[in-house]
Formats: sequence, structure tokens, C-alpha cells
Amino acid sequence: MRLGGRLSAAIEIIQDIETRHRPAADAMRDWGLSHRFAGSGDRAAIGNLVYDALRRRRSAAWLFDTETPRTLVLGAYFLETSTIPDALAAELEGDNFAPAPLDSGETATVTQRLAQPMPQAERANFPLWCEESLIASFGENWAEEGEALSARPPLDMRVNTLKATREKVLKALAHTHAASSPIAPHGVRVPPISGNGRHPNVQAEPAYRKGWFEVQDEGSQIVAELAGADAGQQVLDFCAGAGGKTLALSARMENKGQVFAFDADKQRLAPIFDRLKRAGSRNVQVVSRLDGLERQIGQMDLVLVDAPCTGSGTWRRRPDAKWRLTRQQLEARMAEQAEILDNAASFVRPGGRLVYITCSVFREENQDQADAFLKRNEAFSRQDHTALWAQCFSAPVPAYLDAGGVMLTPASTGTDGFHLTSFKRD
Ligand SMILES: C[S@@+](CC[C@H](N)C(=O)[O-])C[C@H]1O[C@@H](n2cnc3c(N)ncnc32)[C@H](O)[C@@H]1O
Repeated sequence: MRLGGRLSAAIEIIQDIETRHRPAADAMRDWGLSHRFAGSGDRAAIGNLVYDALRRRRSAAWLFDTETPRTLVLGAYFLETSTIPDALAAELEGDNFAPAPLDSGETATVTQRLAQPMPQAERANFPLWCEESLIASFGENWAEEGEALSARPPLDMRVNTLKATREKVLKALAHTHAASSPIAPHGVRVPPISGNGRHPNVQAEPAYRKGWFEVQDEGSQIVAELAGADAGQQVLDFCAGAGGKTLALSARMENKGQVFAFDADKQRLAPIFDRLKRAGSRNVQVVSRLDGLERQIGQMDLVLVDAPCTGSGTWRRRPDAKWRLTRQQLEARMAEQAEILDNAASFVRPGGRLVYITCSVFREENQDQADAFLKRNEAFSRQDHTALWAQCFSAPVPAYLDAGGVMLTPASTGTDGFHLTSFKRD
């Protein structure tokens, strides 16, 4: 396929996402099934066009001064490739599958806007309804943070120290141009996709099958490390899901002690069994019913709450979710988080710790939630997060670390957005 056909395909897919309110991955898959002639290079290029348009939606719409699937795809293409309208028109000439060319008014608007600084709100690409909340989270850096949350993400992996070393994994993945991650001690990173490419399918690698590494964002690795599970401890992972953090905790504990992996949703827990096996994690007990944890009440050295949240910290990877999120959903997550935190706290032994994590950058889900928890639970107090950081990493303390907790962001730490608060029980 030539560029014109790829742009048209991306426009068709965005139209489908918008009109049928469906996840981008589903729309992409359906398009692939009904266009079997498209090769893997075409699919990768179309995927990039679709995801770029979703990530940079407000910027792209501003370029054209109007928002349609066509202006989103073309606008994001101009921004991502630093192309100007005349150059695109020349490239698409004679391409019968290309979308409608820019008319003279569009050409003038886009050309003029590409030459002027973009207003902060359009750079930030936040949905209008939550702009104020995110300004409260980031302060004066809000536009820079939003811009970084709208960029293409890297592919991060965590070396499974139960089976391999970073050197071994880097050697096995040398052909992917993977390098050591900047902060996480066991992290390996393939940089963001440039141009039309796609990330390597690292899960097809023999090293993955042998359990030498897991795909895990560096932010997720950092918060799992900060949770500070030590060998021999009794640990409860209260929202274990598919086990991303559980596996990291188990490796950090060198298979010594016990991790109880619980999730209220059995379906979400299901993949954990295969993952534990592949990783060689032998100190994890999976618990799918809350009453299966009765004997752990008041006994745990560490309880991890990797809470259900808006996922706003992962908008680089799931940009369609950014535009679907509503204030009602944010409020529903906040109510769940408060209830989960109170339940999870009952498992912490005196002198033990409760670590609260979200992959959100909303203050309401992070500092505010932690403040409210402390008001309801006087036996707990916040730990010193600067000291925690220094115990785990040689990298400098990140920009958003204070008495309230640690926030990681694409702009400040080069990771997905995460927030962690560590509490100690008297
Ligand atoms: C952010 S995800 C966990 C991700 C997982 N820890 C990982 O690292 O892969 C949040 C999880 O909380 C679970 N959850 C939701 N409500 C819960 C509750 N009341 N008690 C325990 N888990 C709950 C969800 O099913 C979901 O799997």
C-alpha cells in the first residue's frame, strides 16, 4: 500500500472507533480481518497513524480548526512527521486510494498553524473535562506533561532475576537494539517506534519463553521495587490482576517467604498461573476468594494495593481510553479505591506496611485518596519517600516526590504515569 491508502485506512478505523464507541485494538483487528491483502508493514504503519491521531487528538484538530476522523489522522501525520501540506499534496498526487486532498482554505490554515506556537491546552491533549484536575496534579508543568503523555511509548521489559541477568537478556535481545533502562535496576528498554515501524515481538523470543524477562513498563517496575518486599517476608498483593507486580515481588524476594496473590476478579487472575510457571516463581499462593485470606488478617509484613484506577498514566499506550474516560468513571474508581484500601489495611501486622499504587496521574486518585485514608485509619502514617527512593535507586530523586508520595510521569521519569504512597502501621 502507498501512503494514501494507509491514511484512508486509518481514517476509516478512527471513524469506526468514534461511531461504534469501541476500543482501538478491536477496530484495528476487524479492519485487518476484512483487508487480508494488507501486509504486516501496512498494518504497522496504519496502526501508528491511528494511535498517533488518538494520542494527539486536540493538537491535530487545532491544526485544521475542525475535528473529523480525516483531520485527526492528517493533522497527527503533519505533526509526527514534520511534513507540510504542499509536500503531502505532492506525495499523494495520482494516488487513487488517498483521502480527499486539503482544499485551499485547509492548506492555508494548516500551513499557518504549523508555523506558530501551539496553545498549551492543545499541546497537552487532555480531555476538556479533566484539564483542571490535571493542572492541579502537575502545576506549571501541565502542558509539558500532557505532551509527553501524548507521545509514542518505549517497550520496556523486566529481567527475571530468578532465571537470568540483565547482561544475558541484553545479549539475547541484541538484534532488537534493547538497552538498559535508565532507572529500574533490572529494566531493559527498546526505544519508542520511529516512523512506520513496529516494536519487535519480544514475546516470541526463546528468552521470553524461558522466563528470562517479562514485558513491564519501567514505571511499574519502579513502584514494585519501591514496595520493598524483602526475602522471607509475608506479603499480600491485594489487587494482583494478571500478576505483573506479583512476579516482580517474588523475584525481589528471591523465592523466599510468601506472596499471597489475590484479586476480586477470577478472570483477571487467570493468566497468573502460566506466568508464575514460566518465571519459576515458587513462593506465590494464588487466592481467588476473600474468605481464603482469613488467616492473613493482621499478619502481613507488606500489603500491596495496586488499585483499579482510571489508567490515566498509561494514555500513551491506550490513547482511546483517554477520550472515553468520564468524571463519573473517575468518581467510581475513587469510591472503589477507598473501600479497597480500608479492606487491605486490615491485613497489615503492627509495624508492617501498606503500599498504595495507581497508574493514574489524577491527584484525586493519589494524594487525595491517601490523605482521606489516613484520616479514616489513625494507626497508619506516611513513610519518608525520599529515603525509600534512595534505598532502591542510584538515579536522582524524581521531580514529583514529596512527603505525599512519589509520582512518575513520561516527562519527568520517562515512564508511564504511576503514583505510590507507602504507609506504616504503628
Ligand atoms: C491495576 S489492576 C492490577 C494490575 C496488577 N497488579 C499488575 O501489576 O498486573 C487492578 C486490579 O484490581 C482488581 N480489583 C478491583 N476491585 C477489587 C477489590 N475490591 N478487591 C481486590 N481486587 C480488586 C481488578 O480486578 C484488577 O485486576
